[in-house]
Amino acid sequence: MENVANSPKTPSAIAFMKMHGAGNDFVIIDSRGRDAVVTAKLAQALGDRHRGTGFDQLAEIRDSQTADFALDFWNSDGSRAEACGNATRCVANYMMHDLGRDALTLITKRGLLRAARQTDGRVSVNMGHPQLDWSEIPLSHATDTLHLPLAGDPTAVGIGNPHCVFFVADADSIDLAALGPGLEHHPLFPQRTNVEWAQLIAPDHLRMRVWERGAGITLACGSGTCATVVAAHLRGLTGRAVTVEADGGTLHVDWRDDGVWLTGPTAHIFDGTLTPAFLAAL
Ligand SMILES: N[C@H](CCC[C@H](N)C(=O)O)C(=O)O
Repeated sequence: MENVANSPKTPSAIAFMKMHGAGNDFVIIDSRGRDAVVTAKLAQALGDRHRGTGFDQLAEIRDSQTADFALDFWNSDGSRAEACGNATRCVANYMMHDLGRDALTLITKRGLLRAARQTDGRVSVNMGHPQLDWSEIPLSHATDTLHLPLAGDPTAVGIGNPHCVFFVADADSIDLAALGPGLEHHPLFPQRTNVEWAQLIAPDHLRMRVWERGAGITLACGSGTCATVVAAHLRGLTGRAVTVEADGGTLHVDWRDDGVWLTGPTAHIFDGTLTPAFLAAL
């Protein structure tokens, strides 16, 4: 694996930003105008909440030929993620300020995404069309994704990344730490999965809690919120526009003809610099 500290092109100190969206927290590294600096090793070391900065996801901003910018995501265990709705919203807000715009496009592994700032300051991103076929999510074999062959009758939905959504009577009583790891690593999900537990409050209102692949318990998950509303609508529980109460805040999803729009708050908390000593120890 590439060693960041030994790469001649890598800066000896790396600037970063700390942001969160509904308590889903991120470290952002802006690598526009230079080579990428993030490796799995850096993500893992920095993701340590005691010896690094801690984060749910690390995102690296890259130059793009086809969109305003590109975005790559890592989980705190060092694994890559194809999509991250809340980090996308946070970075989009930063980039809209940077570029003096109120709408832009970006490229992720998910594809070309559009983001926009609302008049109330919340930031929206179109996360694209959901993946509902077992091979796209992906699952290990052909099966009905609306009713997975698992206890609790969950639904699988892809938002670029895999999600397994349970509908429960009381989301607050779910022991995330006890149930999350077994489901994340269940053989039905060859690329592991994010797991959501949703409770119906009204046809336009859900309570949702999450166990994220590669990050564990988080206070919110944007792609998970999108997957939950898609699953809830397909199962006849809600409409297509739903407010979702996560542990860390409120998000809104609107599944429109042009894709699943995710809207919510963003916050830029502080900026810092990774020291040469931290980078050399990787
Ligand atoms: N927090 C993110 C999801 C990260 C996804 C990641 N845990 C994975 O798919 O491995 C979000 O707002 O969508």
